[in-house]
Amino acid sequence: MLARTASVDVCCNMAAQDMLGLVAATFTPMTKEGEINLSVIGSYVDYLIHTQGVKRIFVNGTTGEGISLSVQERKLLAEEWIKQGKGKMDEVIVHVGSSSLREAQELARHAATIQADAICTVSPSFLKPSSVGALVAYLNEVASATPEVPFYYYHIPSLTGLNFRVEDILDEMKKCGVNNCLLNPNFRGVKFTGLDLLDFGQCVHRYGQELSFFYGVDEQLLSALVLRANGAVGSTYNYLGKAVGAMLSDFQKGDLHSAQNKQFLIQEFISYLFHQGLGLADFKRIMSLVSNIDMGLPRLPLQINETANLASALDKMKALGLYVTPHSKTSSTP
Ligand SMILES: CC(=O)N[C@H](C=O)[C@@H](O)[C@H](O)[C@H](O)CO
Ligand SMILES: CC(=O)C(=O)O
Repeated sequence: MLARTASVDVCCNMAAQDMLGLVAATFTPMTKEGEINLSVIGSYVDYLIHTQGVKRIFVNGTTGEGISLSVQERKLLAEEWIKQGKGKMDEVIVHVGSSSLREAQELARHAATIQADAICTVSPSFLKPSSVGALVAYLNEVASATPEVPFYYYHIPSLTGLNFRVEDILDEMKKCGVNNCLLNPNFRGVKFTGLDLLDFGQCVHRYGQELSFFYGVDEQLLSALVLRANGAVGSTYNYLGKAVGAMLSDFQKGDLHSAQNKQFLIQEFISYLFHQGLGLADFKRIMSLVSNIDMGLPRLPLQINETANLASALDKMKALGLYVTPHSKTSSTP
């Protein structure tokens, strides 16, 4: 993204780019036997680009069940996404977070070898850092494994149970960094999947000149755009990329009223999913329905909601005008 080519010594003063747009947090396709299915990743990339207009991806994250996969699977997936995205995607970000520091470092080094555009990590969430200082020390160890690769912190308190304010984390990084850098020279920003827009706004206010902030709660993206988010990373951009892209473009043109109306419809859809009892495990099936690419089922411990009516979710998407027919070249028979 921001230039893997940016040299380490200039990065500290590098201004964050204004708008980097939408990043789809990809699902991990699986076979009927529950193994990772690399064979559909090529069509998946084409679908995102041609049907959803999304040219940035975040792989092996929450949506991609990265934390549940083996290191070997994560490497194979990252390689395939990068291979299929080459010359097509603007950016492939690889999530390398793990409860094992050594594994996170190994995945970071692997991402560097295969020329990922950036890496990102969540905090370990079983044995958790007990202080902001411990978290920053951990992030430092991961980031410094690959000093030449742009590095992002992934804040997702609803899943990690870690409620440190990001502003405090950045302040701590500032204390630890050398030459007025935050943490490591390759530190580029935060994927902020939290509801606290006070914290988000203050992060942008204080650090927006030097870092990029991606918002991760899709259903309230517009509020984060108002606070100058540089973009968004989310699961719904897999199948709502076009619709959310249109909202983004209204916002950028200054047509707030139209952007709000689009946000309301997107919220109506996501809220409908929640009310039907559909969660992340089921979003994978929605993606299969909408894209015509077979994503397979999630792996345990995720489990689908057997009683949910997926067809009605698709109808709802169509009724709200959010559905896009797959570009013919990208459809494959599930
Ligand atoms: C908890 C979770 O999975 N968050 C995702 C990204 O971080 C979002 O993209 C959500 O899936 C989305 O906002 C729907 O709630
Ligand atoms: C949604 C998101 O950003 C993730 O899947 O990690």
